[in-house]
Order: sequence, then C-alpha cells, then structure tokens
Amino acid sequence: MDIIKVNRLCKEFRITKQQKGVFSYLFSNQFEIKKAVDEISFGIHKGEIVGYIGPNGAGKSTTIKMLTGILVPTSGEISVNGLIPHKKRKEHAKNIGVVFGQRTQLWWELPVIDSLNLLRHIYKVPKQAYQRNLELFHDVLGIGEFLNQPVRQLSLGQRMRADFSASLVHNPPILFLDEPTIGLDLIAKEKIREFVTTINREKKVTVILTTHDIGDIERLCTRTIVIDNGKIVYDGNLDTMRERLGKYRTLVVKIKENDFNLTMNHVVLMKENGPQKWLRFNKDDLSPSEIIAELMKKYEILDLTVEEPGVEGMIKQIYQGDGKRAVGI
Ligand SMILES: Nc1ncnc2c1ncn2[C@@H]1O[C@H](COP(=O)(O)OP(=O)(O)OP(=O)(O)O)[C@@H](O)[C@H]1O
Repeated sequence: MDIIKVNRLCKEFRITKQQKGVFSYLFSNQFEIKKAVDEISFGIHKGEIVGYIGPNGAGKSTTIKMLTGILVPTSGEISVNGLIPHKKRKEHAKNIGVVFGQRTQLWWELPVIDSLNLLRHIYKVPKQAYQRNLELFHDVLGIGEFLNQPVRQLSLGQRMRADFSASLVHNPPILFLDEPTIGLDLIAKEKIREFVTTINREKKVTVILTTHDIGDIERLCTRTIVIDNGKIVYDGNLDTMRERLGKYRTLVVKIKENDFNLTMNHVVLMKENGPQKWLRFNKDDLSPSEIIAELMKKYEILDLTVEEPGVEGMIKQIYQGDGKRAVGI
C-alpha cells in the first residue's frame, strides 16, 4: 500500500523572458512557461527510504515543495498519507517532518530544549511519548550535550542534530530531508545517517531524501528516483542500477611511448593525461586481459589498474543520457 501517490504531476512557473539589456527585464511584460516538474508519477510504500536525486535545476525542490504542501501543483494528483497536501495543510503538517540542510526551523535565540518543548505543545504530543523521543534523540543524536544552548551558538553538526529532533517530536510517519548532510564532516554525516536508519527501522518512518551526496544514497536508500529536466529518468534500486550500468569498467594504463592510437572494438578512450590513458569497456564484451594483450603488442606498459564505477559515475551516465540506453529507460 502506497503512503505517497503521485500521478502525472506538473508544476509550471511563469518567468520573465530573457531580453537583451541589463534593465529591460524590469519593464518586460513578456513571459514564458518553465515546466519545472513535467508529468511525473510514482508511488512510495510505507517504510521505504527513497533517494530523490538529479542535477541542479532538475525539479527536486519543486517536487518536495508540492509534497509538503508549500506549492500548489499546476496539474496532476498527489496524496500523502491519504491527504492532498496543499488542500489540508494543517492535518498534513502532523503527518510530516521536514529537515532542510540549508536552513533551520528552530527558534534562533532559544535554547534547543525550549524549541522542542514548544513543538511538543504545538503538536500536543503526550508527555510519555515526548520523553521517549527525547531519550532516542539523546541516545542516537547525542543532543544532551547542547540542549541548553541557544540555537545560534551551535555548530552546523549540532544544529542539524537539533533540527532532526525537532522534525520528529510529533512522531510523523513521513520525513522529508533536503540535503540533510550538506557541509557536515564525515563523523557528523555518519551520526545523521545512523539516526535515519534507526528511526526507519524502529518507527517505520518513510523517508524521502534529496541529496548531492552519493554516500547518503549508498548508505540509506533502498530505492533511487532520478529526475532530470522535470522528468523521471530512472526509478529503481541501486543494485539494479549497478547491474545494468555497472558493467562498464575503466582500464587506467600508463605507457612509455608518446604516440597513442588504439583502435579496438568496444573500447573507448575516455581521457588522457600525458602517458596515462583511461579506456572504458563493457565487461560483457571484453575482458581486461584482451585489451592488455592488444596494448602490449604496440606499447610498453608502465602501470595499469582496472576501475569499477562508483554509484556517482553511474548517476553521471544517467544524467549524460548514456544511462537511458543502458538501463532501458
Ligand atoms: N519560484 C520559481 N519561479 C520560477 N522558476 C522556478 C521557481 N522555482 C524553481 N524554478 C525553476 O524550476 C526549475 C526546477 O527548480 P528546482 O529548484 O526544483 O530544482 P532542483 O532540482 O531542486 O535544483 P537544485 O539541486 O539546484 O536545488 C529550475 O529551472 C528553476 O529555475
């Protein structure tokens, strides 16, 4: 049963047409329509952790803003835990928690504990449930260290931990995370990721996460939706993406000779840096030893390694369009 349903969802913005001249846009009355989200459809099950990723300007934030009820769709349907977000804003707010990596939703001048207490009253959280949550936030996020400090005095890592706690005070079944680990060091990132895993396991919280950090996806997401130019270009699990796109390997070879000219079927020269060459091949078509044998006929090899693509590399292939063929979308 899907807790989030999105059907042929669109969002268009009316933007002032670009004109020549620095000030002309001030006086322009010409507009064009930008389709930020273009007929996307998906369903998300209760308890899934979904990575919603794509290049800058792809339409991620616009989608999340519609799912959280901040923006009204131009057309299409959304249902989040049985509600249409922008039509039932108040009830919807009880169902969701939201964390933005770039800004805080806490009261800047107040000690963290006062913010949490305020939220407890706003959402009318029973005392015992609130106590249990504080214990969990303390155990996994270590918020005890800075509960009495005003938010403005916190480090970025501490502020994020406080923001996570605030977003979950009212036990929402759905959590939206927008770049939740941006700017954090590795240890702080790990703490946040561990916390997301814990609340998903223990409270069955459904998580939708936008990120540019591939580590977040590898570590947390059971499913990845890739959006580009307002359209969904991949929706599936990482393993399938790995299987389909991960058959490419790169042979990195260093040769002695200055001239390099290898023409071999199924081998593409991706990059050169002096004597070092990056040759991409599909492991189903060729083995590295076949390429090495061919190279050794013409060149003296000084060094070589075979690189497997990371998730980041695979996602780049999708953005660049290669992946559309490779994953059959
Ligand atoms: N309020 C707005 N008015 C006009 N155009 C907008 C508005 N909000 C977003 N857009 C445009 O819609 C497109 C999608 O923007 P969106 O912010 O959803 O992208 P994103 O995938 O979140 O990007 P990023 O990774 O850079 O945050 C972009 O071309 C953006 O310029």
